[in-house]
Amino acid sequence: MAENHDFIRACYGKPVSRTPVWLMRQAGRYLPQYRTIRERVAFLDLCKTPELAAEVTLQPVDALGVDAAILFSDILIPVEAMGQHLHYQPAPVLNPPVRTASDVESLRLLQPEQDVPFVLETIRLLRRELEGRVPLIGFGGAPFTLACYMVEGCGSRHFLALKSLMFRMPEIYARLMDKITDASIVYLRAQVSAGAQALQIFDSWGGILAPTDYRRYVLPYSRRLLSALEDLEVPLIHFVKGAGTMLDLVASAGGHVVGLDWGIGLGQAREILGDGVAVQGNLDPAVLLGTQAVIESEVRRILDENGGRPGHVFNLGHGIVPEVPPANAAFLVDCVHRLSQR
Ligand SMILES: Cc1c2[nH]c(c1CCC(=O)O)Cc1[nH]c(c(CCC(=O)O)c1C)Cc1[nH]c(c(CCC(=O)O)c1C)Cc1[nH]c(c(C)c1CCC(=O)O)C2
Repeated sequence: MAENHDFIRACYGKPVSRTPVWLMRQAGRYLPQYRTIRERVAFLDLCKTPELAAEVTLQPVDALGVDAAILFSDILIPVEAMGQHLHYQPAPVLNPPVRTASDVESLRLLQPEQDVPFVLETIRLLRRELEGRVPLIGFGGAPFTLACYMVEGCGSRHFLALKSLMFRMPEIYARLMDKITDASIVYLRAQVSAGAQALQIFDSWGGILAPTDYRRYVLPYSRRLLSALEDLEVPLIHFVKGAGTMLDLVASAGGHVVGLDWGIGLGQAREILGDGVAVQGNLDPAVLLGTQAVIESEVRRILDENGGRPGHVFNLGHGIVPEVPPANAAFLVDCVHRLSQR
């Protein structure tokens, strides 16, 4: 039963035998076994081949001993199914960018079984292969982060195309966000039907807005998404990168766990959030480039900041970077387990 795993218990604020840990982007280029597969398969093909996607999902579970597996895919996979052409170089590029009312109208609503069967098949395969070893996390981008990529057509420093749409043509922006939210609801519900045992919403760019703009242009959609998933009876993790000054708003969107980056101390975040919600985080991924002594003392500091309260899932504050030695990632997982043993 998934409910007995420390990861699921921690998400719900229940007592655990030791602090569970997984790492955002735990499957990826820092692992030589991932690079071996990528030498012969393009990233998108990897995402679309269930046997291979399942294999790379399991690599960090085997190599690091993390307490959860996360589906190997990308937040932009459903966007391709909505009608934008997607490729990676390796940063994602979406064509043509969404800029006008008619661009928004021509986006299709997602039909997961038909449009992204490979995602659902990967989840089914993983549940069989995991045999209950650790829970499987499904995920999606938050509506705002997806809109950032869809409107810019690629990553960006300031996301000015997105912000000009938002501030000049708010009705078109709202229509786009509504369509993305609708697609995300059916997409994430389909992941749980296929067997995902927790969901994480990635709002990688939510922190580029002023809190008042976040409240107005992002929060209503994230809230609608999270509340449409509430009846699924799986933990919902809401990670907004750069949200340190507006964690109260992030928590008000709903969900069981607030993901934290390293821009705020975990203790300070818990002061703001209170006991009603669990937290996930929040080691700076760059610490994994440091010595093992530094890694250990940072783990100790974060566990101390949490102060033994239930409802903490240890994680990085953002994705692991390709330069990290795998031995350091394994050492991190071991430290969290060893230092938090109850
Ligand atoms: C913004 C975003 C994306 N994708 C994702 C986010 C949100 C998290 C975050 O902020 O980092 C989420 C994501 N992307 C990937 C996963 C897999 C699951 C996991 O291990 O966490 C997850 C959860 C695989 C991936 N997604 C991507 C890779 C690298 C592809 C490769 O092998 O070349 C992987 C393993 C490509 C990708 N995909 C994306 C970018 C910006 C890039 C290029 C940057 C980079 O190279 O890291 C979009």
